[in-house]
Amino acid sequence: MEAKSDIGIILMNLGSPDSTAVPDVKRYLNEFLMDKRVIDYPYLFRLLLIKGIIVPRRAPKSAEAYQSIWWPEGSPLIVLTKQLQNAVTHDLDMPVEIAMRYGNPSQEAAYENLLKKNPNLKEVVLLPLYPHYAMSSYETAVEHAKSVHKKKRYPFKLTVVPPYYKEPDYINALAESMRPYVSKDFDHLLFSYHGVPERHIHKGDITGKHCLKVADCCHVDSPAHDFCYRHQVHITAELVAEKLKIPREKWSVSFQSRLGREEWLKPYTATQLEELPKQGVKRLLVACPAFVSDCLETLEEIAVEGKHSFISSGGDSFTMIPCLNIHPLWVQAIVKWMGALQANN
Ligand SMILES: C=CC1=C(C)c2cc3[nH]c(cc4nc(cc5[nH]c(cc1n2)c(C)c5CCC(=O)O)C(CCC(=O)O)=C4C)c(C)c3C=C
Ligand SMILES: [Fe+2]
Ligand SMILES: [Fe+2]
Repeated sequence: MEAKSDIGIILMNLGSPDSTAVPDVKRYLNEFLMDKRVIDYPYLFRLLLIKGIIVPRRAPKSAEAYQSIWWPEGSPLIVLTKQLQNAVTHDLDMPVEIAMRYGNPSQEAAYENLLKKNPNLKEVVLLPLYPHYAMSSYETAVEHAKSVHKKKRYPFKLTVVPPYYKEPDYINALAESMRPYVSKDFDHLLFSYHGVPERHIHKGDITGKHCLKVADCCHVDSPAHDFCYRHQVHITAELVAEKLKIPREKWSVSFQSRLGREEWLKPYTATQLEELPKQGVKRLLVACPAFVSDCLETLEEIAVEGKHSFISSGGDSFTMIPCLNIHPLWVQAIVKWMGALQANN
């Protein structure tokens, strides 16, 4: 049935290579890592570093990792984003498309598909599938969507959903998706977030004097928090732990997926997985709320590599809690947010 709404929705995620073949992985990594908001070095230096050194070295290893998690229908991240699209479409009388920041389906294809579904479209609402603001995730996705919208002079207005890291509906969905896991016995819950270079945190500090400069900066009020990934991920973890009534000493935050030699946000997940068994943690739960959909970084880096590291360091059991994916409360939250936008129009 053709949707009647004047509003269209785009669920925007990071993206994956088109296949696990090395040339496709190379093309994807080149596009991803040449993004000036991901690797923010001067253009010529970035070009030499990415195309000359990092991608040729990384692509074969990355392709192997992708092969180990690929599903018959394709990349888990893309398949899960499409499943979310279907679930949201089912409950909402609005056309819903998906777009990837890198690779396919592109932002332009998403806009065109929405226009095909409704040539009189008045507004497109972009929901970045990143709950937290980071220059290398939320910001680049939004800026890309805006620039395609402007370049193609589309007739509809573009509205962007702000980071929802502390929105009650999001926190409730995340906490309830984790509840079955924390209801069983465990020693420790690790919130492992995708890391970013500390330099990105300094760069995003609009006050120039708060983030990683003031003692306990994430808990001292500041306008910097609106753009601070570190602050936002800590708040998500605190709100979820509070909702699930997990005592403070039974959970912690760490950062994964470091690339290169720069200092990234600490503590590193890789270090924590080796240290926790030495501190008596034998049964570990790991949640990865930087990702809305399971992906390479959860299914391989955490569920396979991370588990191996924890167990071989003396841990007994390691459980990765799935991302929100298509959890009914998450679908319900999106439907509620989008429905409210429609009602206000
Ligand atoms: C400088 C490098 C990187 C930064 C900064 C970065 C930030 C960042 N990334 C995500 C989400 C995802 N990243 C994923 C894969 C991935 N990330 C990087 C590098 C940086 N990310 C690389 C090189 C890769 C590719 C895989 C690899 O070779 O390791 C993914 C998974 C994609 C998939 O297809 O499954 C996601 C999702 C966030 C949220 C973020 C900043 C907060
Ligand atoms: Fe990443
Ligand atoms: Fe901060």
